[in-house]
Amino acid sequence: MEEIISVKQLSKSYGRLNAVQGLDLSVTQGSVFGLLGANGAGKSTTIECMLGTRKPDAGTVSILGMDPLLQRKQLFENVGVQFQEANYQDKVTVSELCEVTQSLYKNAADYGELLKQFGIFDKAKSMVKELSGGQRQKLFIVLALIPQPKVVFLDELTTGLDAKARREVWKILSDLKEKGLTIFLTSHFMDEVEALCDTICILKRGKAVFYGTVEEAIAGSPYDKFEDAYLWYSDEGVSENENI
Ligand SMILES: Nc1ncnc2c1ncn2[C@@H]1O[C@H](COP(=O)(O)OP(=O)(O)OP(=O)(O)O)[C@@H](O)[C@H]1O
Repeated sequence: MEEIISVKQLSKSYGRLNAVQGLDLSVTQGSVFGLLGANGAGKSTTIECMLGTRKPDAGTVSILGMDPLLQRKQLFENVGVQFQEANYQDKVTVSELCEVTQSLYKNAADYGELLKQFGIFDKAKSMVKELSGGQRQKLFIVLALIPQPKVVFLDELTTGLDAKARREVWKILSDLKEKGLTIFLTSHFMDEVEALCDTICILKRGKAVFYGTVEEAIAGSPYDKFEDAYLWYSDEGVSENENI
């Protein structure tokens, strides 16, 4: 399988804090890669360095054979990013935001179809600020898919979505993966990771403490449930709340 994302020996510090240390990642075409870790483990810093919005102190990143710091414009024709909410003005309607996004890309998708697929077509004329948290989250995934990207970065994929919506989003992403889309995601939900990810990397204080499949993560831990194994690797502690 073709390697779509390659990260080698990536490091980034903020003053004395080593947010990411010597990280290696490799993501193949048509796979789903999950970057996991507790709050503050270094996931966002890693993604920012990968996308070229933050300059790493050391290491190299290649996405679709391009350097995000040097070939940003070309790269972003083929990369979708689910930005965090704060990046959007909320005094625009859903369709205006989609149209602006569409106008930035040569091969943009029909956003109406995407809104329908994600069940928010009836909100096209609503202000972004009037959407519920879950509807907004769906909109941000739609915006990431408008470029018809080869790779998509989804940060905290289904945070705020209800149980049914999460399943719907998983199904859409699984279908897109079957069509060859490469997906790089972060998530704090281990059921989601189990349902979607082919490969995972668990970060702890900026370092990879596990790299492999969900099955391998379970097998290498003292537990038989993935969430327990994840907590063991990330050292959040299964502790006395084990039976909850
Ligand atoms: N701009 C910054 N200046 C200083 N420290 C920062 C900055 N951004 C992040 N950090 C610190 O770097 C560490 C890694 O943060 P990062 O946001 O990458 O973690 P994360 O895994 O994405 O966390 P979360 O799950 O909470 O989003 C944290 O200790 C954080 O406080």
